[in-house]
Amino acid sequence: MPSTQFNFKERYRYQNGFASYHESEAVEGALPVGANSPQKPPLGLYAEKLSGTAFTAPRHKNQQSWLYRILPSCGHSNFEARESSTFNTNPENKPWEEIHFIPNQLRWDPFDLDETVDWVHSLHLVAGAGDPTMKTGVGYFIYAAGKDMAANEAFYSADGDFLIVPQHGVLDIQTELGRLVVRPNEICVIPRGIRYRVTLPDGPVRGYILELYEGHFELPELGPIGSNCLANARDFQAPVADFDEDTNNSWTILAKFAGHLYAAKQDHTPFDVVAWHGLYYPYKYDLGRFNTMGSVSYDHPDPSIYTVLTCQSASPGTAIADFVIFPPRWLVAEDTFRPPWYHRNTMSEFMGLIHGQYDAKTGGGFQPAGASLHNVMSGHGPDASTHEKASNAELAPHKVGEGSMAFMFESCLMIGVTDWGLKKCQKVQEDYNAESWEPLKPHFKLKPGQKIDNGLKSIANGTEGDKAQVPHYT
Ligand SMILES: O=C(O)Cc1cc(O)ccc1O
Ligand SMILES: [Fe+2]
Repeated sequence: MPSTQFNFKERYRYQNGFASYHESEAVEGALPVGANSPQKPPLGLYAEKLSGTAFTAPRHKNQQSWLYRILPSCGHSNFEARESSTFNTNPENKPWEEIHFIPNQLRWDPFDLDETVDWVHSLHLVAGAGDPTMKTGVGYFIYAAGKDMAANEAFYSADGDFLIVPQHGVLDIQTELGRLVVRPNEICVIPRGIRYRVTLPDGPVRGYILELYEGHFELPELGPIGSNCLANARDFQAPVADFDEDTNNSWTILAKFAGHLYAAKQDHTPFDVVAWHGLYYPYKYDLGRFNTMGSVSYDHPDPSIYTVLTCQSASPGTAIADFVIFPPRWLVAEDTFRPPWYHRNTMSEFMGLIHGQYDAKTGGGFQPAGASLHNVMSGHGPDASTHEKASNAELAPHKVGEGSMAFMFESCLMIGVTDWGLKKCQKVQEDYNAESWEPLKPHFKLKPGQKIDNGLKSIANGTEGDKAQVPHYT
């Protein structure tokens, strides 16, 4: 069921479809017909191409849009460094060198709201991998803001695509290609380079961001599931063209470039795109529309069945980043330990909670607005109390996650934690491991008369089988 609990009146129109070729004009006739850059575009507009992939990227990967605007985006002063302690993508020199790679399981208490800063200055890099200058890897951010961006300010990231996961409050996002309202239980993606301004119509906001330094998100393959289910393409919404005609006021363009903040001035609004067409645009999606699959017989399936969006690496089936959700769902599996199994994963798992309670962690320490990180090959699974309950539960059909939404950023990359994430935020739970798994008791018990038959013992006893393995070259 689509989310209804956030009763904010939606003001904007959208066009539906994932990876669809969209076109939109705020004034009829603003799009040229049958050409992209005629000698004189309609209505005296400038044509500007926005490339989200290399010109020569294969057709099925290629993402570009044509913008028809009052002035092109290049007319501005030089960019100058504009960093401060409130812009934290870990700005000391190279952010990606300040990252600590550690095997500990980590969990964070809820991150604080901060009413003193706007969107741009609310960005805190918690963890990540790779390097935006090499267009490799990911950055995981927490945002917490209480102020609108200044009236004549716009922001863009040259480093990657932002997948924004609101946990609290409403984001009103004016982008070059149109407007989006995004509420908790919805997500949006703002691709690299697109300029936008965030205002907060409903007070303070907080949430999570995955910045993808390489590639773009796509819908996961459905394999034997068939042609529908999980996130359906028609439920993704792109904005319609929406422009201002302001060529007199001073504007500041803020750029996140290699993890640093820069500012340039211009005397015209960046939100002057009267019409656009293409495949490169921001979009939103309501997580309440996810069509969840699950086991209707026995055993707990891999969480890949809950993937909303993925960005694949060159290795088949292996993601730079998967965005996975744990929506309310029925568990009906028979003779099954129903929560996630204990496991170690070659993929890293960063989790957050939008609201409610995550069914694998009922012990209380994983809270909305908090987070956890189970890195490459770091063991994890249900906490002791969840194990106890699930091993003894009556296996009637049972709905989990009612009113709840947990999510996971899963990556093939080893994830490092920033100084801010490890220390300065002061949210790391020192006793996460001790509280969750150390209370687990061994239940191992032989049945009466059962013998232990370890492999090494039989070799020592020199059994027939053992003799047969003596090499023949002696
Ligand atoms: O660790 C976690 O809580 C995430 C997770 C959920 C699941 O259902 C199976 C595997 C997995 O990693
Ligand atoms: Fe896991």
